[in-house]
Amino acid sequence: MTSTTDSTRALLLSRIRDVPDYPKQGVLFKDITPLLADPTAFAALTDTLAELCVRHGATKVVGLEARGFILAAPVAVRAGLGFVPVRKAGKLPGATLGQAYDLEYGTAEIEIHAEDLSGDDRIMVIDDVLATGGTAEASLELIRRAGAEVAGVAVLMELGFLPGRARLEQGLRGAPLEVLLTV
Ligand SMILES: O=P(O)(O)OC[C@H]1O[C@H](OP(=O)(O)OP(=O)(O)O)[C@H](O)[C@@H]1O
Ligand SMILES: Nc1ncnc2[nH]cnc12
Repeated sequence: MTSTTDSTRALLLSRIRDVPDYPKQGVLFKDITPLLADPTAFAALTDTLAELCVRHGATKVVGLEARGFILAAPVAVRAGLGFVPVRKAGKLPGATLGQAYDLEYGTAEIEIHAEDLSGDDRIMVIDDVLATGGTAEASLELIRRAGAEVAGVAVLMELGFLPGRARLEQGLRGAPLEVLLTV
């Protein structure tokens, strides 16, 4: 559990916009751009996530392209930790490790620079949304294949109507899943 206050949660929730049928019919898209445009809400979110990174003993923060970057980069700076990007396939110039996965509305492959993580690292993965859990699960696989330990996964929101938590549970191997909002 996080120490996020009810008022912080209410503020964050009030800045998430529901967009029905985007990007496909039947998907309820949770749009964080109103939250990002509100400096008070954005600071509350990054402060909360940074505190979780410190509490769980992370040595680096991994952000998941693309929305995860927007959150994870300021969190890493706030927590005094390095930032490591997990990118969609084909975007990183160095030697990469790759992992394919399924999304709520498609399939994708993500990659990491293997040299960005070491055996001494404990990694906190940060993203905006946990939906089916495919992206986060694939990132945990990459982190372990790169030789690092998983400190946890922290997301702004979990889509409670999808089985992301159950899917991720095995991949977490006991590491914490921190969810600020269940929507
Ligand atoms: O739990 P999952 O079903 O894997 O879905 C969650 C992921 O989906 C979204 O990213 P998306 O791939 O749409 O890319 P974006 O951040 O570039 O918009 C979101 O930002 C998460 O990374
Ligand atoms: N419903 C949704 N809203 C926002 N981001 C998502 N990523 C996967 N599913 C999503």
